[in-house]
Amino acid sequence: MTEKSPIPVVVNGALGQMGREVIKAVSQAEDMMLVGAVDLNPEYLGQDIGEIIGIGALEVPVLNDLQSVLVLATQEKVQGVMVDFTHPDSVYENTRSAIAYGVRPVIGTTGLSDKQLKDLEEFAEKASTGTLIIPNFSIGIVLLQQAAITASKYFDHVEIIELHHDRKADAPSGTAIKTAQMLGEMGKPFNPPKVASKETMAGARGATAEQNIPIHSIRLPGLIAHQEVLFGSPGELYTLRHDTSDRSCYMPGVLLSIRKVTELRSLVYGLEKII
Ligand SMILES: NC(=O)C1=CN([C@@H]2O[C@H](COP(=O)(O)OP(=O)(O)OC[C@H]3O[C@@H](n4cnc5c(N)ncnc54)[C@H](OP(=O)(O)O)[C@@H]3O)[C@@H](O)[C@H]2O)C=CC1
Ligand SMILES: O=C(O)C1=N[C@H](C(=O)O)C[C@H](O)C1
Repeated sequence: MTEKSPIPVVVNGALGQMGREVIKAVSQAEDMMLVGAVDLNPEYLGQDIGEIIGIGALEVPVLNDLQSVLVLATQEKVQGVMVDFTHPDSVYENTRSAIAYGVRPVIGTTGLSDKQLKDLEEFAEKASTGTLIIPNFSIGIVLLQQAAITASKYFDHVEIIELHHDRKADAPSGTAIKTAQMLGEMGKPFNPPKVASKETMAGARGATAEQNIPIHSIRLPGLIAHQEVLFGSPGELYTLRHDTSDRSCYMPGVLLSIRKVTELRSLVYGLEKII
């Protein structure tokens, strides 16, 4: 029996909170091979990513030029994968670059606009390159979203509260946007008004997503990532809540995505579509 070659993986944003976890997880996965670590911090340029994060040498230096690292990922027997946990301002271009080089993107970075998502979908389709855009890699969020879809059949009133650490660059969270989109796909308008009301301070009622669903964003030190979906009807409140206590919770979803993206030929948006 011939052994399958490991999947070459590039991690973009390798020095970040998520990037570091992904480096650990990928370097421990027997069917994967870390071939590149990209980040912008000049302090660590050229240093071994394994040594920087305290897991021992991996013989992979931190580089700041994504394009040249993507080329490395095309030199192996098997098509490479780029995992991106960078910043909302760069994720669109990073994803396009990976597709252009024939490296399959697994995107965790949030903040892509609807238009950018659509452009990437078309670009991936034309290039026949499997691409995964996953606003949340945790199994708990997939389960919460499924429970919310079930509840939305019976409740007409719903609001979303998302709570994150104060270093988060985008609001609302990608998870809250996706959750609202999934509820919106039920095709019914939520929250029919009971009285005429106005905001005496702009933003008091949050942002308005699909089908009139409000999203409220909290940013505080001490938080990691949390989401509540509250359903109300006369005399009862049904609350769904997910809490993250450690970023390792995302790693089973990240590894699954790296494996699954190699089987795809187009863009898929959301972990629920591949588990
Ligand atoms: N899908 C999911 O399940 C999850 C998604 N996320 C998302 O992932 C993203 C990253 O989160 P997190 O790890 O906490 O953020 P961090 O700020 O901790 O890490 C981001 C890293 O990327 C670097 N970086 C920024 N721009 C670039 C670029 N153009 N090229 C290469 N590296 C770059 C940053 O460098 P520097 O600091 O020098 O700017 C930093 O080291 C966010 O959008 C977040 O919302 C987070 C958790 C889970
Ligand atoms: O920035 C974070 O931390 C997270 N971002 C993602 C999002 O915007 O939904 C996923 C998770 O909430 C953690």
